[in-house]
Amino acid sequence: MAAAAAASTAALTLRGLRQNSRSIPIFLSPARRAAIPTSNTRFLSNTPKMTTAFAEADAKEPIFAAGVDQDQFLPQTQALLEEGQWTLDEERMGVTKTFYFKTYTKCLIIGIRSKSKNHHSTMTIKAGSVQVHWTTHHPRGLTDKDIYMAQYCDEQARLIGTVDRSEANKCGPKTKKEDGAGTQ
Ligand SMILES: C[C@H](O)[C@H](O)[C@H]1CNC2=NC(N)=NC(=O)C2=N1
Repeated sequence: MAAAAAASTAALTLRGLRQNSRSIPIFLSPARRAAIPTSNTRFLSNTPKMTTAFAEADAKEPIFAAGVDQDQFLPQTQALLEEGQWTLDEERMGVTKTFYFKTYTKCLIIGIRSKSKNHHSTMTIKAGSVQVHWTTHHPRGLTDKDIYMAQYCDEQARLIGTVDRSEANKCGPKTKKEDGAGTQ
């Protein structure tokens, strides 16, 4: 009797898996869950198609450092990546973004303000842009500090006033148009 009940539960679970991708158990990462077709196709994780889809999904997942609460920080990381124009670095252990400003001083201010948090980004500061990269070396991977600092940079950049890339400060002599001399 117990065996029959177990078999029936297993069959029900399987049917649920096949009918609705949202019922896929929690051991699948969000990216893998998203890779499963929502149509009523049979879900078989070991088919070549799904193996490829899972590999592609994994390639977009951030890699967190040991000890990071992923339930808390994955949604925040995804918000940075999907809405905040941050991108994952090649190793998927850091996030990068370029901010554009009208002046070189404004680019420098981003660097100085983020220094105050005792976490240090790699920055490439140019005449009208600053490229910021946050990652954690010990423990290796993405941590709450990186996420917090990326959010902090967004906030500071907004306060300082970013511009479109086309309007950013440029090196070298100004064109007539930029000088206003060419306008009628
Ligand atoms: C001792 C000191 O707190 C550590 O070396 C901090 C300093 N700033 C840091 N900055 C970054 N980006 N990653 C780190 O792992 C790191 N570690």
